[in-house]
Amino acid sequence: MLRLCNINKRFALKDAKQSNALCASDSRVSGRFFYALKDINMHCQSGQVVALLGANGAGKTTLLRILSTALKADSGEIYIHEQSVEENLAQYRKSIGFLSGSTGLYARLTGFENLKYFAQLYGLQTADIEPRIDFLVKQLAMTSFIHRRFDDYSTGMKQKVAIARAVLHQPKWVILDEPTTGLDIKAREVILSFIEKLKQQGVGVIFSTHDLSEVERLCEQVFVIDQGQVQFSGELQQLVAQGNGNLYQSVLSYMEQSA
Ligand SMILES: Nc1ncnc2c1ncn2[C@@H]1O[C@H](COP(=O)(O)OP(=O)(O)OP(=O)(O)O)[C@@H](O)[C@H]1O
Repeated sequence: MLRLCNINKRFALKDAKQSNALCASDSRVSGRFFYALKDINMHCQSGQVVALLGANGAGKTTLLRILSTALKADSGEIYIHEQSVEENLAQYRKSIGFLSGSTGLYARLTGFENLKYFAQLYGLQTADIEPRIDFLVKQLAMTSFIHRRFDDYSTGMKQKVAIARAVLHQPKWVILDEPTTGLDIKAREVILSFIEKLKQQGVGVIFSTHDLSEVERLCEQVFVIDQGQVQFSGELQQLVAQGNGNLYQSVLSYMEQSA
């Protein structure tokens, strides 16, 4: 179980001008700060697929970055199996994989070389590296391009390699920030069925998306976040029932609560 308790995050605004400009449109601005996340509480069951929904700017990426430890919360705690992440940081980082918006992969290397480099960085045994990469190349349908240079790749190809990198070390939790945004239907299908395979292997997946069909297909648990606050947390079926069978209407109603 992954548990977030009272997570808060604020960003310092650059100057009074930025503060005044934002102040008019966003109630999250106070003084020289933008309060991006307020008292976030989440429970995620191991092995489940969890969706994070919310409007643009709701705070999803900020929350996923905190979960991945790329960003530090101002206050609050994350627990994995009731152990504080803060006190077991190295162990926690081994147990998670994170796909962020920027790939962080090397343009001049091939996809294969990138994966080999990161596998070494993650400390995989030399003998295990190529079989693991081969396995992921097949699962993510990358055979036709994996030995080409990364800077020649399409968006979908880059995203597949970035996802493979995030799971090279076989983490127990995978955190994916909008894994299918901007992808064609074929690449999207490969990634969605890869998430299903992760689930079959008992890997927990937490991902953000704007596509409710992905949520209906993959998720057990859903969090709707609006203006930095959790408006709904619970099972997908519960959310669907609240909209009388219409997930879209239900999510929309939670996104409008703080409008
Ligand atoms: N470093 C920062 N400094 C100031 N404000 C920030 C910073 N990072 C994020 N924000 C603000 O925090 C809010 C939440 O951003 P975040 O990227 O988490 O939203 P999101 O829900 O992922 O949106 P989207 O769906 O568009 O990706 C936004 O209003 C954003 O401008």
